[in-house]
Formats: sequence, C-alpha cells, structure tokens
Amino acid sequence: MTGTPVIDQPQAPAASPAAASAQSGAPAPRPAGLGDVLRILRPYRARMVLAFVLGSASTAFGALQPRVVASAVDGFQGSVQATTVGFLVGLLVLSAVFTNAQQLVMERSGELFAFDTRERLIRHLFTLPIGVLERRDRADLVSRVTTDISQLRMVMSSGIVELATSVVAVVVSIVMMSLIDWTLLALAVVTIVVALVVIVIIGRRTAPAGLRLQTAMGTLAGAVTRALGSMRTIRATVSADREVGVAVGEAATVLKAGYAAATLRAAIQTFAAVTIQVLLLAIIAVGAMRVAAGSLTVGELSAFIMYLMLMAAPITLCAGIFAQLGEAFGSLHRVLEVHAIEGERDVEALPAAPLPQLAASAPAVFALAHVSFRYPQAPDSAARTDDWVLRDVSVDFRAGATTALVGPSGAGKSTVFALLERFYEPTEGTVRFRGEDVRHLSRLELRRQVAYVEQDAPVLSGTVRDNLVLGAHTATTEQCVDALRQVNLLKADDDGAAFLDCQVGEGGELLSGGERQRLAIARALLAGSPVLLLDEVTSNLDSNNERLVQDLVASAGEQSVVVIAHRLSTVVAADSIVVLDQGRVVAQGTHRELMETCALYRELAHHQLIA
Ligand SMILES: Nc1ncnc2c1ncn2[C@@H]1O[C@H](COP(=O)(O)OP(=O)(O)OP(=O)(O)O)[C@@H](O)[C@H]1O
Repeated sequence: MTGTPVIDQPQAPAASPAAASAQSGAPAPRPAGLGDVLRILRPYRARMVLAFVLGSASTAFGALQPRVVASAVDGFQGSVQATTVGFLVGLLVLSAVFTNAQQLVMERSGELFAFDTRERLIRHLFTLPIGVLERRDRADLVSRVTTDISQLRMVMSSGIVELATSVVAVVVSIVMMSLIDWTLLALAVVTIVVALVVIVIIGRRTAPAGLRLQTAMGTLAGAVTRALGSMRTIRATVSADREVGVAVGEAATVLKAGYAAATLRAAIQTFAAVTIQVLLLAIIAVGAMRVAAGSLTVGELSAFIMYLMLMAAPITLCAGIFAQLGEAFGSLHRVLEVHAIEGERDVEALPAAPLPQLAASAPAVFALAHVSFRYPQAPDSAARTDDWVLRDVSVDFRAGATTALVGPSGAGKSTVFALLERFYEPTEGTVRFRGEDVRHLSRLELRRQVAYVEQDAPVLSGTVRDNLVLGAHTATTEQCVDALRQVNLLKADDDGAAFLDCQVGEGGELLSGGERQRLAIARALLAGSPVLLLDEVTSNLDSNNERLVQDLVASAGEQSVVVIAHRLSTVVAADSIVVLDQGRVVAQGTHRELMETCALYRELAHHQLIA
C-alpha cells in the first residue's frame, strides 16, 4: 500500500451539490480524461520513473548493437572477430537484464496500483448511503471492483511507462539514423509521424466504444447475478427460458459493444502493421539504390534497418495501447463515477456530541418529533417516491420497555426503523436518542447501541459462527452456544461445536426461514446492545419458538425493545403499542386501551394480527 490517496474522497458538506448527487447516486458529469489518469497514477511516479530509467538503459544497450553489427558487416573478411561477438553478446545480455528489471518494476507497480484502487473503491462502497446502494445494481458495482480495475491496470500502469520509454527509443534511433543517412531518415520520420497521427485519431474513437463495452459488461453481471440469486423462484415459475433470454440479451449487448471496440482495435493494429511493412520495403528499396550509388555501405543499411525496427516498435506499442485505451478510459469513468457519490459520514458536524446517558428528564431511548419522510427520488424505481411515507410522526420509545409498532402493510413501520438506524435522515422533524438529536451523534456509536433484526432476517454466507459474531467480534464459543440455546437452535445435549462451523449458504439458503430468523435473533442477543429493534422476527416461527422469542423479549430487562409484529400474541404483552396508518400515528396505548379506543387496531387485531 502506498498510503497516499489514489482517488480523493469528496468532502463536500451535506447540503452541497455533491450531497445531492449522493442522494441520487448520479453519475459523474464528465467522462474520465487524461487529467484523471495522471491524478490516479501520481502515487506511483517514483516507480514509473525507475521503470523509465531501466527501460532507457535497456534501449541504450539495444541501440549500440546496430553500430557493432554495421562495423562487423563492413569489416567482414571471412570471419568475425571474437571481441566483436563478445561485445555484441555483452550488449544483448545487458539489454535483456534491464528490460527484465523494467518489466518487473512495471508489472509489480501495476499489481499494486490495482490493489490500491480496489482497496479505495471497496472502502468507498462500504460507506455508500443505503438509499444509493438499494437503487444500484450490486453486480455492476462488483464488476467495477473486479473487471474495470483489471482493465485499468493493464493499460494505465504499464502502457504509460512503455510509451515514455518508447520516446527514448525513438530519439536514440533518430540520432543514430541521422549519423547514417539523412534521406532514409527523412523517409522514415515522415512515414512514422503520419502513422502516429492516424493512430491517435482512430484511437480517440475507442473511448466511447470502450465505455459502452464496460457498461454492458456491468449490466450483464447484474442480469446473471439477479437470476442466480432467485433460482428457486425462476424454476418454480417456469421462467428459466425468459430469464436466460434476458441474460443472453445482455450478453448480446456486450457482443455488439465488443464488435465495435474490436473493429477499431483491428483497424489500428492493421494500420500499424501495414505501415511498418511498407516503410521497411521502402527503406530497403531506397537503401539498395543508395548502396548501388555508393552513398551507403551494406553494413550501414543493415544498421539503419535495425534502428528502423527500434523506432517502429513504438508504433506497434502505441497501436496496442490506443486499441485498449478506450476500454481503460471507460473503466476509469466507471470507477470515478462511484467515487463521485458522497459516502455516508460518521458525523455530520464536528465535534460529535458524546453519546448521551439516559436522563430522568428524557426517559425515551428514542423519540421522533414531528418526523415526516419520503424516500429520495429514484427515477427508475417502481416505488412511488414522491409520496410521504411518514407524516408528522411524534412518538417516544421508552427505555427499558417494549414498544410494538403495528399497522397495515406499507404503513411505514420498517421506515421508522430505518430512521432509528440512520440509514436515512428525516425529511422534516427530529429523531432523538436519549434526548440528543441523532444528527449530532456519531453514526457508528449510535448503531453500536442498537441491535437490529431485519424483516427478512438476512444471514450472510459463511458459518453460523461468522454470523453470530458479526455484532460481537470478541464473543467466545460459550457465549455463541449460549445465544444459540436461547433461541432454541441447539438441543440441550449439543455442545454446538459442529453447528457453529456449519455453512449457512448464500443469504442463509441452507437454513429454514425460521432458523434464519432465530440465528438473526441470536446475533442480536449476543451483541448485547441496549436497544433491540425486531422487525417481524416471528413471522416464520412455529408457536413454540414464537413463544420462546416473546419470553426472551419479555425478559429483556434493561433492554429497550421496539418490535414490529403481525401477530397479536407478540403485541399484546408490549408495554405500549403504536398504531401507524398511511405514515401517521393514529393511536398509542396498551392492548386493552387500544381495543377500546382505536377502530383500526380492533380491526387489525381481528384480521391481521391474529393471522
Ligand atoms: N427503500 C425504499 N425506497 C423507496 N420506497 C420505499 C423503500 N422502502 C419502502 N418504501 C415505501 O415506503 C412505504 C412504507 O414501507 P415500509 O416498509 O416502511 O412499510 P411497512 O409498514 O413496514 O410495511 P410491511 O408491514 O409490509 O413490511 C411503502 O409504500 C414502500 O413502497
């Protein structure tokens, strides 16, 4: 690692245009340019200079060889002197040693560049606001970390040094050729300059084609990942053909973009190869005439041709680099576009307020005051994002008590949890934690106070233990086993050793729905946070296990529990029940009170909560 930022993190304040772009996840406005390339390569300049020096030394030893060959040819009298052969071999070896050293420095720098760029992108991805991540194609983001950075590494790191070294080769060749024959030199230089200009012109057209290709690759990755993640549903709905069609359709888009990029690549490479061939023939023809006229010796013509080859190499190189440059710029654009999205900051304004203690004057662990909320606009989202999801919600969640949130589907219950976790900020109003506005607190510290079991109880791929210790990194095996027992995931006589090492599969697909829920609850219990948020954690549990979870919640003691529940049995025991409807709090009280005063609650109790 270099320790130097490869890509600067935007530091704009929350209300800035950058923040607006963060909300929308908008792409960087302009395509990546040469300035961006120089900026991201800046930390590697020492290595690049070293590679350049080594390459130049290799070129210098290579450039001496034609002179030795010329004198050997012109002075040939039946045999070549051993010293000449020795000298030539020495030059060859030296040239090879420096070339190898240059390649090593370049290749290793390339790997380091890729690693650093990946590290920064991965770190940035983990800070992206939840709202942005939910609207992005995750597989496309992954392909930016993998394919795009590999593409960048190939061209940016080695290509630029090789181009610089080539300049040395060209200059040395021109100087040496000028010592041999000006006419042949003029012919070579004019041809090569024209060729380079043509290559640059065609090369510029590869950038948009490259961006299209890399973007199509990202979309393809998205389509395949989406299908693989829902294979049961796809099979069950007999829609494999349709989904294959979608993925193959994306592959066809990659093919189309690939054809366009390949056409340009082929044009450039062919043009370079033909130019060199034609130039070589022209030099041999004109050179032969000049040898016949006595203005040039055979040895000098041989040396000139060797220098020509040295000088022509950059054309092939430029052609190769330009052929891939478009894709590299496309990849760079895609990497920079993610970096342009402002990450979630731990604290909005320094200094952060210290984590407050519970005060007698503020008995609520969380309190929402006049909170209204709507999700950030997502142009391509199916959700009706212009709708207010919460409207003027004021509610206290008492410390050490269990509060239940109930309401019809879509009432905004999970959204309340999202605000408590600060995945989103309220559009209007304030959320307070122990009396302090959460915007003044460190997000990380706040989240450490809260254990959150999501609605669909997400479980990460890995072992049962990996999942358990997510929120409690230092938990011992005994603590893990204890947590598993609490949620009935272990029999009394099972020491848990084998189960802890069981793989749960991607998204926990090797577990049953109920096991997933109980594992997620065990994780939350193990974290031992003062606040427990449970979002419909009993929906997949049988009545025995449901009662067990209710008992756990009831015995939470000091813990403050907020539970979203669709089952009456979970709700009845709560100290307080908040009824939400269409984003508004319509009633709050105990089960008994609400049964008397709230028609919606009565209806829910009779129809939904009992279900
Ligand atoms: N990430 C999101 N982006 C945009 N809109 C969303 C998002 N999540 C939820 N919504 C919308 O917000 C509204 C409230 O959703 P929420 O999940 O909070 O309801 P809920 O009461 O928890 O529903 P359920 O009981 O069905 O889980 C819904 O209309 C939903 O479409």
